[in-house]
Amino acid sequence: MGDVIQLEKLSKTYGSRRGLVELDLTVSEGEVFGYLGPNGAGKSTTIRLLLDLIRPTGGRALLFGRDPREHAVDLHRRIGYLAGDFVVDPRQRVGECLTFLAALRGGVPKTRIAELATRLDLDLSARIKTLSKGNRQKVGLVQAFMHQPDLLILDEPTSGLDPLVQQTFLDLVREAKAAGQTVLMSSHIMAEVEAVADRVGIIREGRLVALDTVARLRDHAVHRFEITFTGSVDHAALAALPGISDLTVDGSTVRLALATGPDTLIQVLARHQVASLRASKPDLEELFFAYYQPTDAGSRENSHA
Ligand SMILES: Nc1ncnc2c1ncn2[C@@H]1O[C@H](COP(=O)(O)OP(=O)(O)OP(=O)(O)O)[C@@H](O)[C@H]1O
Repeated sequence: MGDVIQLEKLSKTYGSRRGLVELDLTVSEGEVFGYLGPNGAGKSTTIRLLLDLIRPTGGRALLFGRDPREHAVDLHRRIGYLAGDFVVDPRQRVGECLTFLAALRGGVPKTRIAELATRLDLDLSARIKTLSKGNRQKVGLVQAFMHQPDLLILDEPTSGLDPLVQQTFLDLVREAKAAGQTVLMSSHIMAEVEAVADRVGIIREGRLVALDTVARLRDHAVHRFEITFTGSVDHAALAALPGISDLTVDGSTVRLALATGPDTLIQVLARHQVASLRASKPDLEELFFAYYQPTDAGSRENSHA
């Protein structure tokens, strides 16, 4: 399968401010890619560069192997885009607005718009200016998904949505993937990215600091265990486990965290009498918080800003 998105040393500075620093990234056809990072990391900058809404100061971005500037009209037809700050004419009714946008995308069956609106619980007859933030976001989602584009670029798509609608959104992404569409979505929420993404990239201070499949990231995430022993415990053997942290002993119960997966722990436990063992789901949030910590360079940069 080909690459739908190719970023090569893509860079953007805003005056003296860092936006994006030499980003190399590819997203393949049919892939759901989760793009995570703290506020100001460079997620929206990447997306705007991809859509040629802003111009790079270095490197290049290709969509479907083509330059987004030269082929803007053709490419935009193949893309569904939800901006982080999605804005439309507030005087229009939702249905009118979506019909207008559908015409710009070469026409969309009315039933498709109605189906998406029903699933997202969006009133097509309401005036946009009367909508809450969450309901406006639903308009943004419908216009991005309605023409079943080859590529969906979604900048914080669940911002303002209640948990039920967030689930509907995740279903839409799964359906898009099943139909062979490619999705790039930025988010602050690990759980939603984990639920649908094949791969995750984490950006911090304009640089990609992690890029892997969700499955492999999970292998490297912290695993927490609670073990209750019936006999004596070799505490030294537990304390010597590679990647161990947060070891606590409470009578015959030991709690610990491992950054390496359970294998070495199981080998030690095999030499003990174990009454019970509880393992919690690997916590990706914890892993991500570690990536989110600003570096010294970042702190310096921020203090200059
Ligand atoms: N128009 C602009 N002028 C100056 N600096 C900008 C501009 N747009 C973005 N920046 C800076 O570029 C950096 C990256 O911003 P960007 O909006 O891409 O981050 P983000 O990851 O999308 O953040 P958020 O999660 O808060 O939306 C930030 O330091 C930001 O202040």
